Amino acid sequence: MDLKEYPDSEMMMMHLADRIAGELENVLFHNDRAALAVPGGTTPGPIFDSLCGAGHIDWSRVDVMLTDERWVPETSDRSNTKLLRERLLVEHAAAANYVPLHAPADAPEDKLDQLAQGVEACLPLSVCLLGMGTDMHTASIFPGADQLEAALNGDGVLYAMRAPGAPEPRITLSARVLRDAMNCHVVIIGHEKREALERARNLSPEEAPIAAILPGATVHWAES
Ligand SMILES: O=C1O[C@H](COP(=O)(O)O)[C@@H](O)[C@H](O)[C@H]1O
Repeated sequence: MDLKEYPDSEMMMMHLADRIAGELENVLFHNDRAALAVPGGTTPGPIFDSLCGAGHIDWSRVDVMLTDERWVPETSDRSNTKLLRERLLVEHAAAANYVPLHAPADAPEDKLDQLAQGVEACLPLSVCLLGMGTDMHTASIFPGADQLEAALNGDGVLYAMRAPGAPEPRITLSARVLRDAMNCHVVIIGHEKREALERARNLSPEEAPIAAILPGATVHWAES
């Protein structure tokens, strides 16, 4: 694991947006298309605000998807898709191809195959940005989840997930897809998450799902 520490989160967010933009540009220099996966939740908004204005990227050749989604309507404040649409898929990045991880249906299982086909067509990910919860989940791969074993070790690209720590059903990219990304970053803020990260380094992926990703990832941390 590569760990980068920053004086504050503002600096970290700007650095990460620049780094992701550079990695996308590099992939687009050598390939027709690039694929970017990003988390939802409370952390990545400022990265999106900066990245969406990167006019030097040919966004029309970029596929953008979430790492995971909560199975709620897109109008819900808990919808990661809502966050993505409002803060990343705007300005220059509005030209990107959005690859959905949600569609109107009662349960994620109803749309799993259809959504997985869209994801599969974009793999491998060129850049994967991940968040982490204090319970050491990443994407929506939660400790104690019903599909934990499959999401960690299965061949699939997408799994439906229910977990004690998650108030609604989820859908998540698998550990295989996250690990296969050409560039993988984890962004965390604060002491609680830093302590969780240190604990995860000595735990199994079943106990701490983030541990499945850490060996190939760069972790970016700021205290506040
Ligand atoms: O529920 C989720 O949680 C994680 C961490 O979120 P944060 O609010 O603590 O930053 C996030 O990475 C994931 O995409 C999201 O669905």
